[in-house]
Amino acid sequence: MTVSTVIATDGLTKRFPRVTALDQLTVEVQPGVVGLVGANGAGKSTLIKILLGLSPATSGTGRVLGLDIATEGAAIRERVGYMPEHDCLPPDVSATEFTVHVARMSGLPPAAARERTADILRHVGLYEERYRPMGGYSTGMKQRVKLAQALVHDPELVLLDEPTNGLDPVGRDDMLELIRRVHTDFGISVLVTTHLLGELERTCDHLVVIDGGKLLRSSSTASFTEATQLLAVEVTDHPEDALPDPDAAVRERLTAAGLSVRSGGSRVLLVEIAGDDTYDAVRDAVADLGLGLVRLEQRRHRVAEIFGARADADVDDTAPAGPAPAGPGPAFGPSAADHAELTGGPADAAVS
Ligand SMILES: Nc1ncnc2c1ncn2[C@@H]1O[C@H](COP(=O)(O)OP(=O)(O)OP(=O)(O)O)[C@@H](O)[C@H]1O
Repeated sequence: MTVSTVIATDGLTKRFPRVTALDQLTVEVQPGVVGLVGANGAGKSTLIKILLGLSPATSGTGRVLGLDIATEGAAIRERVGYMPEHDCLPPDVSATEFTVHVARMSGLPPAAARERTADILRHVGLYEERYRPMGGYSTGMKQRVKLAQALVHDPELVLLDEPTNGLDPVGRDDMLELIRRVHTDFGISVLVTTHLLGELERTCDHLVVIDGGKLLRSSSTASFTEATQLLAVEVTDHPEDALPDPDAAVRERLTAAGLSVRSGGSRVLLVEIAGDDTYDAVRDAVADLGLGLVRLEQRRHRVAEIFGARADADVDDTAPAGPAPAGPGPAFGPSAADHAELTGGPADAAVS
């Protein structure tokens, strides 16, 4: 454990009468934006409650900002902000009243509490609405208030439990951007949980993946998404419609040139990179056939793959999947794009 380690657990275990929610979890979190990824029931919320000193561990130890979770819970909560997963906002008070109240409970004097509330609500993007009762807020607005109250006492670390829950794709992206800025603008470290595969790839520096209360993997996001040895190739139709199946024609040419080619989903061919001249071979084949290139890019691994996602499922345009190693953990539906859920079910209907 280094001096700057924000969270460190050692053999942390939490047993409920009928389930072991955390099982010998040993993990370290450094400053930055860290994602805690796991299916529903993986133990994410349990871990957060234990880290806040709100629930005792059955065995094992942990420190948050150097403080002991077993004996220094109150000191931890002074320095850590918490955004709970579930709706917890009183419907008949405004965001301003609520956030001022939380700030006062955290020990801020009245004037400072009001000033800080105004700043933080502006930062999360709530303006005139902040004086309206929260019962009439959209889910996105409620999530923003929950984030604001976690930040109002200027913590060193915030624990955000499923902050994108219930949001549409645009709302999710906005929230993730906001979370990133919590760290870049204020220097606050963030631990953010999600059950959606791949959601945090662009937001977090580091990912901790848990399954059934056990640590599956803890490493930098970059190491999850390193480059594969596959080129994704997508070509245009022939301008005069001279080729009924341009993809098949390209595939045939490349195979004849000794390259290994397979389908990567809708209109995408995956070509194994045999060397630098693979790029030239693709370019020449496409040009010889009178086609244009829509895309020629090296694929990157996806976080989804560690859960054994289908290799060349219907990937999205921005971040296609490479080959999937056989891995532990739940399998999930055929659309292994950014928002596939870690539930064994299909991708989140709202965002697929
Ligand atoms: N107070 C409790 N009593 C008994 N079992 C519990 C309690 N709290 C959590 N559990 C169980 O512990 C396991 C882990 O739950 P936890 O809420 O930590 O998971 P999670 O990863 O946060 O998932 P979710 O996002 O669905 O809440 C689950 O099987 C859950 O049913």
